[in-house]
Amino acid sequence: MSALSLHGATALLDGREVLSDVDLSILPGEVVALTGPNGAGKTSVIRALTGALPLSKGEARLEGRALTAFGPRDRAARLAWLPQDRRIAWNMPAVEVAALGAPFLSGHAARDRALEALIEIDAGRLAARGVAEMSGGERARVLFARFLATEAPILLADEPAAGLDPDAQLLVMDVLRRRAEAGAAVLVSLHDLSLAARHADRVVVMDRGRVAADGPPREALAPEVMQTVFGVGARWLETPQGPVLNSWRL
Ligand SMILES: Nc1ncnc2c1ncn2[C@@H]1O[C@H](COP(=O)(O)OP(=O)(O)OP(=O)(O)O)[C@@H](O)[C@H]1O
Repeated sequence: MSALSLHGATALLDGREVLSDVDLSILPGEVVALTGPNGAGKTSVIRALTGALPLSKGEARLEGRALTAFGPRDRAARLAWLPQDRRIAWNMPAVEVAALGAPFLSGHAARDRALEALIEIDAGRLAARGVAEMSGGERARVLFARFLATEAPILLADEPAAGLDPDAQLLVMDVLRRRAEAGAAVLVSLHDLSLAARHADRVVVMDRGRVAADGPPREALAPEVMQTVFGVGARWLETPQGPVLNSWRL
């Protein structure tokens, strides 16, 4: 059964349809990459899946039941959401920020879990540093650690690799894969299509609020889709580490 899904989801923002009849599901144990051009609706899909974006038609379902039937605490225990926005309002030490991901634990246990999550994303050395005094990429790692500290069975990450160095981008994908292997359902929005093709089991391509493709990476990101949806010429090159996208402007 799907961990989380959208069924005919349609949503309006400022009177404009930003999602149109979207069907999408994430199964426990799989990593699904969500991609598409700027403004295509990736963040809107993620917000609809959390319940933050109300639907005008269709339904979001959590473990097969209407998402709206779950209270905020039950949703929070099942779903973790890493938003695209990386602002942090207070200058707290990184470990305290990451511990906010585990609000149901006691302070001590939450900090232990936060430290583990910081170490998992190779940011243990930042634990005592104030988040306002960090680089953008360092702060992104702290927020990713907060997201991991939830240990939620459903993980929704909105562009977790943006602004990270190449090693950290690969590490983020490895960590998400480990969580999926442990049974989590993972949805991750990505602009780096080589990263998506190599690390996702399935890719969902959004285009102007609709699902343009949904399938194994090489099918969903076939050259015809790249041309129609992204407006670029594309060819996949095979390497020992997996496919790499070669793209050009048309
Ligand atoms: N608060 C808002 N009010 C009105 N329209 C919005 C709002 N937020 C987003 N939109 C519009 O909704 C559409 C989908 O935006 P969304 O953020 O879901 O796209 P995205 O695929 O995540 O884009 P990006 O790759 O640029 O992050 C866009 O046309 C955008 O202009």
